Amino acid sequence: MPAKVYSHAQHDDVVNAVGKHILKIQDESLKSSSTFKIAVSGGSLGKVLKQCLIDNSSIAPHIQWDKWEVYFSDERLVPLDHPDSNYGLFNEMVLSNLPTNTTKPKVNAIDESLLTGKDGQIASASQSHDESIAKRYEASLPENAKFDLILLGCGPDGHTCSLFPDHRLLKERDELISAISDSPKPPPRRITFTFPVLERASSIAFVAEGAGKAPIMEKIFVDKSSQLPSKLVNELKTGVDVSWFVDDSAIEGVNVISSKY
Ligand SMILES: O=C1O[C@H](COP(=O)(O)O)[C@@H](O)[C@H](O)[C@H]1O
Repeated sequence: MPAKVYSHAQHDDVVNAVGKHILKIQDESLKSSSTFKIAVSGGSLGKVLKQCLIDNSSIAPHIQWDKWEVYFSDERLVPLDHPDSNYGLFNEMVLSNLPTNTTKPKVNAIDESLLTGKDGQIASASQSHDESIAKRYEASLPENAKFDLILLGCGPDGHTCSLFPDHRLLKERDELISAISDSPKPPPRRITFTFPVLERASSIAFVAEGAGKAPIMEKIFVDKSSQLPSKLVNELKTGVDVSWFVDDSAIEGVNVISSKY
């Protein structure tokens, strides 16, 4: 199933399209399950989530927060209130802005008690310690590690989750969550979904905006030889529905077929 690309000129229209897509998958998922299992990423996605899930008056009232189970596609190994934390970003952008009478979603963050420091990276931690944090997170995943929707970003180097170009974790098959201590993008120590989790998802949606993303979009959608992590997601053979939500500038000059959502 080839990845679909939805492009809009304006940021607000991208946000609206992302919101409609989340809502559609939420409603479909809740027909056959009592919970909606979603994983979110960090980076630029945080602001988009606030704009579509909190600020957008045609989407927000239809989000069934009490039925959401939220996970993180990757997490930086910092305290949850640290500016680098992906949980912290989601909390700041979404959770802290939920109306007071809303039943909060179940949010699965890393076990903060396993972090030893309170300010930034933890100097004394080792690879085996980080692996135990990854294992603990793996144990919290939904049954069969199956998500209804995984929302991803795509870095300017083509990374997604904390799966970086040419990194050994691209070939990880045994672990569902892996620890990485040499992330080329700071902070270096993180945990991340691996491809076996991405392969099991019902649907995956990327959000990528801005002219700065155009060179990497060319490599992902046009360069047949590229093995970039985000391209590998597009090529999953397990029937995952993969969509990209982009603005026109992110695909300007890129030979890719897009439509409006
Ligand atoms: O480090 C990370 O970067 C990616 C991409 O971020 P973006 O700001 O370029 O959208 C993000 O998806 C990931 O969760 C984060 O840890």
